[in-house]
Amino acid sequence: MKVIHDKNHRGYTPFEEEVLDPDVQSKGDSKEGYYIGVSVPENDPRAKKPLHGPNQYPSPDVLPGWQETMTRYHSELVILCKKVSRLLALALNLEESFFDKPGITDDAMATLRLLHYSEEISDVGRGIYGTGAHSDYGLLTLLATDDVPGLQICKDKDAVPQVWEDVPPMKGAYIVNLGDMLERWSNGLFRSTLHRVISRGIERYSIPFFFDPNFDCWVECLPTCCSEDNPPKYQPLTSGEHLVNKYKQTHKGFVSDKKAANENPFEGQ
Ligand SMILES: O=C(O)CCC(=O)C(=O)O
Ligand SMILES: [Fe+2]
Repeated sequence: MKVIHDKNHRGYTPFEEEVLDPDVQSKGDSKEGYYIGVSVPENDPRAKKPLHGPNQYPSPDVLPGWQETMTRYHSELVILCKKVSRLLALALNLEESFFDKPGITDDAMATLRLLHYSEEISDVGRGIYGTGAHSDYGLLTLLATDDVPGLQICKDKDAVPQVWEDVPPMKGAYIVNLGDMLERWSNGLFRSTLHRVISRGIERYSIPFFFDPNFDCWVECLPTCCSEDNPPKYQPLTSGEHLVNKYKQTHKGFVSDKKAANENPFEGQ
């Protein structure tokens, strides 16, 4: 297949290529997907960084206008996520533009993913999931779904046993999930949403949009979220480091070393 996911992690990922909860799942997620990120030309110095590069698109003869539609949708979602990030900043007693500042989301790793779930019925007892339990990695995710149920959230990640609640599809609305980096920035005041997909035997489509900070952005406890009585709970890390680690843990075909990926492309996956 010509648009199989490449060294920049753009393009098609086959069924079961991703395993979002590897400790629990007996096989990969019963979904296939297509990654579209920020388009970085090969001759741009940023293209040397993991996860940066041009997008892959099927030929316009096969899907006329698709690239234009996806590019436009991606740009509109960046604008919308920036608006939501201003509300998050205000809620954290920061200046409204905090997350918009240079170095934070001016070169955001904003990724659209088109997902298609098969008819395989999930079976928690046997470790079979549409999407294994996880929280998203970045600042926030806007999730559009069709009208097939399946998404579940767990409001208290630390509860034993965990309690899972259905999130019913709502026409015309996005589901907003907060990500791990916002949890770290806010010292746990905002929790990243633990979620999973339980498939009930009906095909399902969803489109998450992951709005993740610049690759080199340091994510460390905000001054407004810690005090002497409430010291930072998490080690600082960079956005890129967190994303690369997560992709390594969950994508069978992900190679973080681009040179190695060039020598050993993901043939046959
Ligand atoms: O398909 C869904 O509703 C959720 C997908 C998801 O959680 C993800 O891709 O991170
Ligand atoms: Fe997710």
